[in-house]
Amino acid sequence: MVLQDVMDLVEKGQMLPLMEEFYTIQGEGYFKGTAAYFIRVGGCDVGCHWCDVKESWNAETHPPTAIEKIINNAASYSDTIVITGGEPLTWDMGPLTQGLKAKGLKTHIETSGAYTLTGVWDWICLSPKKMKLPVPEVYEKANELKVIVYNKHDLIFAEEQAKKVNKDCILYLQPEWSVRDKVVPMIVDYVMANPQWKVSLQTHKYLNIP
Ligand SMILES: C[S@@+](CC[C@H](N)C(=O)[O-])C[C@H]1O[C@@H](n2cnc3c(N)ncnc32)[C@H](O)[C@@H]1O
Ligand SMILES: Nc1nc2[nH]cc(C(=O)O)c2c(=O)[nH]1
Ligand code: SF4
Ligand SMILES: [Mg+2]
Repeated sequence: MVLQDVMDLVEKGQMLPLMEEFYTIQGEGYFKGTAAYFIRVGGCDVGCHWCDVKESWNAETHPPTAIEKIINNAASYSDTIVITGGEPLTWDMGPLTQGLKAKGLKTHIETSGAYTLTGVWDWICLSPKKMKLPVPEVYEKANELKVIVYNKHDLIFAEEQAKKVNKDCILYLQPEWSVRDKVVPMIVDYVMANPQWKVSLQTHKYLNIP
């Protein structure tokens, strides 16, 4: 296929820069402990200094892949598909999620919410970032809010973000991995004093799985 055709298909969400796919246990948030197939789409320009998948950022290093191929493969592993990245909302998630839904699969997204919400979702995990705040429709539709805590100020940021989500949204504080020993005690005290929040850990990292 010529380059322009590939670019047009990516533009329409019919092809996506695919970084990796893996069947694992959802490590974080509401569905932690549950088997799911992960699709990691390349491309993100939010720029979190502690991001644990910086290799995802440059979309050009990940091969444009036809969504039919991604969908058929995912369906052979699990009935729950987590789309992550990179930032999945960099791209039009409509065609991919419609294809997954047509196969009867549950669609979950991990997103910063920084861009227009596209796609059909059974579950939206919003992890807002100070550098590029979420757009209003993601606050309205988020099922869980997962704020990463790197320092004390992130607890203030978490409360600001909690004011913007819908009333049913479940609230999580997740330690930034590299400073977990320092921030976990702070999160524990905070959740006991403010029990509307729950702790989320990156349990897959403790389990040594992807
Ligand atoms: C790599 S991001 C990809 C999806 C999307 N760009 C986002 O940030 O939500 C997946 C999840 O990992 C979280 N995360 C990334 N780096 C982390 C770290 N060093 N410690 C804890 N959580 C991290 C993000 O906040 C997000 O909830
Ligand atoms: N096991 C596992 N659970 C996860 N939950 C969110 C992840 C992500 O990177 O989006 C992730 C991940 O990378 N692995
Ligand atoms: S928004 Fe997500 S993928 Fe992008 S830099 Fe931040 S944590 Fe990494
Ligand atoms: Mg991860």
